[in-house]
Amino acid sequence: HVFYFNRYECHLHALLYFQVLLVTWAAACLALTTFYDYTTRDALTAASSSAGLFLAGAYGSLLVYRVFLNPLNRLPRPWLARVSSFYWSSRLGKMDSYLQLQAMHKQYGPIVRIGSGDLSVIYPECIDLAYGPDAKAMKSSFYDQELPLRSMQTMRSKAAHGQRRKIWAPAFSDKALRAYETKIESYNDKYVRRVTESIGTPVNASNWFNLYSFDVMGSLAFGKDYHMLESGERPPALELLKEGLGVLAFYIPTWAFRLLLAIPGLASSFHAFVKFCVDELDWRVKHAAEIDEKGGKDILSWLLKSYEGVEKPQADLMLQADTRLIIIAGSPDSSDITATTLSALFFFLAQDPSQVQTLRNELRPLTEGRKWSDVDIRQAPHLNGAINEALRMYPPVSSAFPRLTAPEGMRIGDTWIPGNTTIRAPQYVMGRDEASYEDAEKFVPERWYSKPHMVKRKEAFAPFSVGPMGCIGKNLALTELRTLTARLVLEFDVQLAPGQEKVIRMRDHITVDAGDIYLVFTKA
Ligand code: HEM
Repeated sequence: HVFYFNRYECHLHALLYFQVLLVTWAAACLALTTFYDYTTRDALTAASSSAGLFLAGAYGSLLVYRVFLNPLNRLPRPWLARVSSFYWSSRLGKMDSYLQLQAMHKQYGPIVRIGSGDLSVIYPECIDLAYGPDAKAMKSSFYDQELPLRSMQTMRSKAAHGQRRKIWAPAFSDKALRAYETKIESYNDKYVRRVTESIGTPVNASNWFNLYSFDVMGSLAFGKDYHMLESGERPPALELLKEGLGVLAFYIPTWAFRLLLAIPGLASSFHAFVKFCVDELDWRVKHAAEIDEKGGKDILSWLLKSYEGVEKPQADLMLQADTRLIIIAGSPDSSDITATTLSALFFFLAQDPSQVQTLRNELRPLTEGRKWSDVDIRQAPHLNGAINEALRMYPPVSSAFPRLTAPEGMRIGDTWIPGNTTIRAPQYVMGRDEASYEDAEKFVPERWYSKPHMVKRKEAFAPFSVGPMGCIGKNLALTELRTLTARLVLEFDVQLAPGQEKVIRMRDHITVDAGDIYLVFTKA
């Protein structure tokens, strides 16, 4: 433990360690019976007690280190958090990591230890120190969960990530976004049609936002229409994945997660999803000529440019993983990322008709009597303020992606954080912290333009993360959010359906889903 496990990252080899132990134990039994005349029973007892003593030694050393010697012990924490990171997982039975973090910060202060080597930090300066352009911290072992599958987002090396990001960048340039907007508009039309069909009756608006965001992403990623908004159904692989993703809600250590993935049958839904993405990529590559002929570039057409001359780009593991990343980033299966924000925003608007009226008054002069697009409403302050409020109060990445402090450690405020510590800056807790926002529990879009005193620490707001590994799809997501919101508030009034709770109970599985939100739309 002292010379190996406590020094190196070992999370990739848990299965191997287990196998080596098992093989050594079996070999010892065999050797004792073959060469030393042990009876089978005595050999089993001797080998098992040696293995037991070895494990007791290794785990005993680990326990002594964690309970008495770990420099993190001086930081505020529940006692059990110093013993194991499973302590944190054990609190997450309700898939509410964001609420558990909030409760712990309330009890222990702005820095709290949530596992043997894990901290949660809500000081606003942590955003720049851990995620910003000059951050020395790197992505933690969390990003190795799916190895050997590695997408741009899970690349831990800054240099390798930077290179891959250069390949992605043109797909999110202004020029590319303008082309995508035509496709987004057609799905905005479909959403408005669905609302029109059910005017005056309660609808599961969050489910529709999910279907909408996947339809958009399918079209932008593969140039393919999944017709989910029309059919109301997701492809079976996505349904399966939704079930399989439950395990992410427990934030179990990477070594344990990888062990679970290795158990045949347990990760079948994950593998079905991987296959779905590979099949879709294969389809996309085979239909490239046809899609190009129809015009209107999609995200993959940009990524595929760097594979020109490669015979079977779909066989590249990294392209397969990147394809999955696009689907996950915009789809209803795991993340509901854009959909969560739309759901939260309309949940707030439905409780306050004056908000809808303010938005309408702002948007009418910008849109009336002409064919408008995102560029016409991009600067609308109340619209942007309302979207920011939805992102602040129900951030789609609520508990934050973890980072590992550099070996030399990091100072946050007055607190010294040792090297190789995993830290996270949870947006949900930070978004509701009175130290950063006045009336933090209130939905006040004006705080982002006419009442700046209500944002005390602007740097606390980072729903898309920041720096070179921050969200590359931010502008695309904002285009979707602004244009669909504008279409809906210009045409409809909205209120909560009878019986709809006045709180969103998000389920947090790294990204969150907002659950069902029933709304009633009426003609404006
Ligand atoms: C409201 C909507 C969205 C939010 C709040 C959001 C948030 C985030 C966050 C916090 C990260 C950083 C992840 C990390 O540190 O590991 C991220 C990365 C990323 N997002 Fe988004 N995202 C949104 C929408 C989208 C959309 C629509 C796309 C389109 C494909 C997208 C594509 C990506 C990609 C590719 C990355 C990885 C970037 C990299 O590793 O360089 N996101 N997003």
